[in-house]
Amino acid sequence: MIAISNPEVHQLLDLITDGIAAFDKTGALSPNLNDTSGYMSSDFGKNNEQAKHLSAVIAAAALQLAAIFQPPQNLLLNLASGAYKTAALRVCLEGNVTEILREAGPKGAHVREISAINGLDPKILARFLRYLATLHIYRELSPGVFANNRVSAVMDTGKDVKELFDSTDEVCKAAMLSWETITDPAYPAITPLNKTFPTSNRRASENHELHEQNHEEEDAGPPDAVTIFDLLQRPEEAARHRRFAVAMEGMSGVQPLECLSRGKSYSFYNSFRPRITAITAYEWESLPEKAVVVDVGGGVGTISLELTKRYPKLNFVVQDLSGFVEKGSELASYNRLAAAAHNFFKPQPRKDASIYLLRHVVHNWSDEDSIKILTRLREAAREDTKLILLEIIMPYACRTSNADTGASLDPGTVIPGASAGEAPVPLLANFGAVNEFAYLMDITMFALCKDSSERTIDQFAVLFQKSGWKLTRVNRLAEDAGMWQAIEGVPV
Ligand SMILES: C[S@@+](CC[C@H](N)C(=O)[O-])C[C@H]1O[C@@H](n2cnc3c(N)ncnc32)[C@H](O)[C@@H]1O
Repeated sequence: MIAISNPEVHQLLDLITDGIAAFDKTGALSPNLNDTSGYMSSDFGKNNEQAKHLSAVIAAAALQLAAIFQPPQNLLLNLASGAYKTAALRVCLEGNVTEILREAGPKGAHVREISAINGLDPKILARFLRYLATLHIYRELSPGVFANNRVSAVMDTGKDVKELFDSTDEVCKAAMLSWETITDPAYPAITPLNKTFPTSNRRASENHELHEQNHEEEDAGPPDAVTIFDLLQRPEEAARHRRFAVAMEGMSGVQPLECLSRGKSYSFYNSFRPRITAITAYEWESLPEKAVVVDVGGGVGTISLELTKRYPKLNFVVQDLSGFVEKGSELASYNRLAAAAHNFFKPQPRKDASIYLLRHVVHNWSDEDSIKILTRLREAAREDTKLILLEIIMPYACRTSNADTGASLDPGTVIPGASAGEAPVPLLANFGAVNEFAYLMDITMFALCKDSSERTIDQFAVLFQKSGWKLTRVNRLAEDAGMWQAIEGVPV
């Protein structure tokens, strides 16, 4: 009997074959797993829109093929064992394996040599390394001899992402208690984070005091429902606090810079590939000299630092809780960059802002709290002030016929840039696991912050409307449904 093959398999195969042929014609460097020259070796993704689109299609098709051909029980088992992957990564990170292998160079190092440096048991280290090599993180060159590859090189401490991975500590521990949290009668007043770092050994009044730093109202939540920011402010959590701040900086390594600025400062890209500059957050050069950009909840000022270097005629103010602002010591060396302690639930003191910029801020908060934060900004805004949120816009896993355009409040309106490009059939509309990052971040928000989430464009439109702003456009990073987009609004 001749088996009739699934037509979807051939469509996927065509997407891969045609995609690779087209990719080769883009002039982009073909990615190579054995290349350890740096975690941004996926430069094709940053600088060449077409190559980036094709690589997403190829990867999504390959992952979908794997999902078709793998026995479903294996696929499920691999998924269910995600914690082991995290554990193996952490062992290698804490054991500085990537750095040791960097020193060893392309010939690699035997696990005994690695263990002689980091003091770990070579037998268990070899098992973790082999597991990761099987997932294309590190390579086993000959029995027991390992070398870095393009993926393991990302963990090099020379890059901020090392701290980024480190911060999975509290997120992963918390996420493991998702089930216990959602079945707890106290849910949704508590988060997995609260279960992981119990507050019962603290006096309730002490907890409440911490909570009050973030909230004005007495009834903002039970004392136990501390947020990650309350936790980080505790003196005994100073190490976590420092790590979190560096992790936020590391996010800039992950987030392509094109998200930040439009136009002429990218002279290299502009001269060769003018279309790239459509990928932007705002036309910063259109602002008048000395215009004020307030970076609300700006952490250690990562974004403002980048912007101030490119746009020295603008004034930047980084606002955050006092513990954070103090950590941004580099801020002091720039004349037009000021740091100020400010609780964004309190009235906004800067009423002279051209732009209120909030990167990865509202995703930490419930709708109710986000509306409070944005309302404080609306109260202080001038008529011409713009609000820019840099946030993930959650894609659906299904096709939406471009319905999710932010028009739910005002049928017939289409917000420019609101709709993400969908992947070609038969791929999942959201490019499947290629955009897994968005969903990881969403679950991270669930684990760490009470009632918070990443949001769809329609949910953003509602937040804007309820706080006196109108969502006017999205400066979208083309094809990149899983990354942060610039969501812009004006006062109404
Ligand atoms: C996810 S971090 C983002 C930091 C920064 N915007 C960035 O992108 O690097 C959220 C920030 O909100 C700050 N934050 C939390 N509660 C705050 C409050 N009530 N007032 C001001 N900032 C606050 C935190 O300290 C933290 O720096």
